[in-house]
Amino acid sequence: MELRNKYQIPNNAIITIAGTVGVGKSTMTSSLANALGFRTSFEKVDTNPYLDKFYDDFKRWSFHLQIYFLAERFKEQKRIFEYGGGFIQDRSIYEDTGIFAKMHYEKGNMSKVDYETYKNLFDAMIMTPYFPHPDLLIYLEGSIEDILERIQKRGRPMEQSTPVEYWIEMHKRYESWINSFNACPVLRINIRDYDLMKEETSIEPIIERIGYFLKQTQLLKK
Ligand SMILES: Nc1ncnc2c1ncn2[C@@H]1O[C@H](COP(=O)(O)OP(=O)(O)O)[C@@H](O)[C@H]1O
Ligand SMILES: Nc1ncnc2c1ncn2[C@H]1C[C@H](O)[C@@H](COP(=O)(O)O)O1
Repeated sequence: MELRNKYQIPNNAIITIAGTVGVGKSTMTSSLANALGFRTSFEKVDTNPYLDKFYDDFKRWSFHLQIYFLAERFKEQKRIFEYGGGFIQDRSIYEDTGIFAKMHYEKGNMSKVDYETYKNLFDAMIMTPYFPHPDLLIYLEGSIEDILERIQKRGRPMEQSTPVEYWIEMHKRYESWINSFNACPVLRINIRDYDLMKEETSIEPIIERIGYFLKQTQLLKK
């Protein structure tokens, strides 16, 4: 709260944290929300009824999983909207469509008709009032070596048994996706530049950058 005032972060801001699996989104979401006195919107992994099955058989479960994630994100968007902002969101909806659904369609794990159905549903959802663009998307980036190490250390069994090529492909797709992303302002942060696990105080310089960045984007809007 104190840091929010110090760096003049609006109390209704919506900040979303993006980046590939294992890069540190959840850790960043918790630290930022804690430091700013914001609410969190997390992806629920443990209660996802499709995720294990999906990692076992992409072809069989890709469509089901995407629909499930879309429904979950929609509920979260609605919650964020009803509270009037003041949220840190762990992963953006843009990544579901721009990274995961696209990748699985292009890899042949989702049929064309399923992919079209998914996209139609997504387009219909974002036309509702519940989808204001975030004020800021923080993109966490790091080397594939560091990310693979984090995935391994975290040790979710379904991710351990997934071939390393999957994570390498996703990492590449993230890099090109963020380079053309323009739905909202983007602040890129390299994971080598902070360490929230060892040094809780490393959140302050990040909040300072967010404050500065939000001010610049507000000025540009005027
Ligand atoms: N700064 C850091 N240094 C080392 N490990 C980290 C750091 N931040 C997160 N981790 C670890 O990396 C793993 C992935 O982080 P997580 O926040 O769950 O990523 P994501 O939500 O992007 O999948 C976790 O085991 C977490 O404890
Ligand atoms: N839209 C998605 N499609 C497939 N898999 C997804 C999607 N969103 C998240 N996931 C997976 C990736 C990870 O195994 C877990 C949680 O993601 P994380 O980046 O660790 O928060 O869900």
